Amino acid sequence: MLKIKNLNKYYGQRKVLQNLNLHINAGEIYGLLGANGAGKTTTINIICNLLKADSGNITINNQSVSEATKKIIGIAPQENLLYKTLTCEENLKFFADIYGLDRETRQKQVKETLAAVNLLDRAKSPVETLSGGMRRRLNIAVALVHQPKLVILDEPTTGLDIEGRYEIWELIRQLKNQGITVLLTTHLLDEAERLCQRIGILKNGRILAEGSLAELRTLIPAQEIVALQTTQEEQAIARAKEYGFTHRRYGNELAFWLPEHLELKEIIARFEGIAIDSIARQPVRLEHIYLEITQNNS
Ligand SMILES: Nc1ncnc2c1ncn2[C@@H]1O[C@H](COP(=O)(O)OP(=O)(O)OP(=O)(O)O)[C@@H](O)[C@H]1O
Repeated sequence: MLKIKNLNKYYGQRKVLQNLNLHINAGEIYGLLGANGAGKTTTINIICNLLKADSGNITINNQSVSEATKKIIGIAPQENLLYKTLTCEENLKFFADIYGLDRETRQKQVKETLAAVNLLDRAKSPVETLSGGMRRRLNIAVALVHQPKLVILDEPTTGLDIEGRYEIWELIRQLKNQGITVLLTTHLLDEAERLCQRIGILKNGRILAEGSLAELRTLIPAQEIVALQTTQEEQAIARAKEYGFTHRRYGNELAFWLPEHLELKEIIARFEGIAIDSIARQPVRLEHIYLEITQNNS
């Protein structure tokens, strides 16, 4: 659906995209992960033909990026793109006009899109009377009103409470069920883990790793991770080394990578003689993979 090859972009002397490569399959939710300043918005703006790359190639459904491909893309930017004094319906009509929808299609699409984002009962409400979560859903509706094949959601849940996030996640899943391809940027690793079929990890304008969660998991040689709380950390680390367990700190939590599955009592036996306050096993999560990849590649 979307293929990016060797994309480079400079702002002045500064190279912000460096031979960036990624591909998104039709019908999948692809998560583009990266810290602030990694180059996510720059990449999106180039995909949407709002910004020119210095070199490289992008195709969308085998067509080079152009004014024509703009029509098959819908974008919901980080900052809501809404007119606060206009109603939900008026906002959508305005954007439907920009996309050149005829009157009949416009009427149908405005109604159906409001229903899709669960705002039909607020059609006549001005945006300024909506909650943050509703505004965010309306912002996504703007991206959907012209029935795009690829929807780009730039940090769609940032700043929302947990219920607002759940509503947006449900909406994103519905888009996938309708066969729409979704490019999602996020800082939230649990969001990517729950929603995305494939993930790209971006740092300093380069994709460091790309694949499904199962594929990315193979980048860490661990079957599971054990977090340990102990007052005898040095002894625990030395003991773990004897058993071939790599140690890491996640925040201030001490953790060990287990190269093979072990029963809890077997793990506890490995640390015999060391005072353990608590021990918790967890699967290898995207958070662990992300930290490993981004911290080892500067
Ligand atoms: N118009 C511009 N002129 C100069 N530098 C820019 C411009 N826009 C972005 N940059 C720089 O390019 C780099 C990539 O920015 P970009 O906005 O693409 O990152 P991002 O991953 O989207 O970050 P965030 O998550 O904070 O939105 C950053 O270092 C940023 O400061």
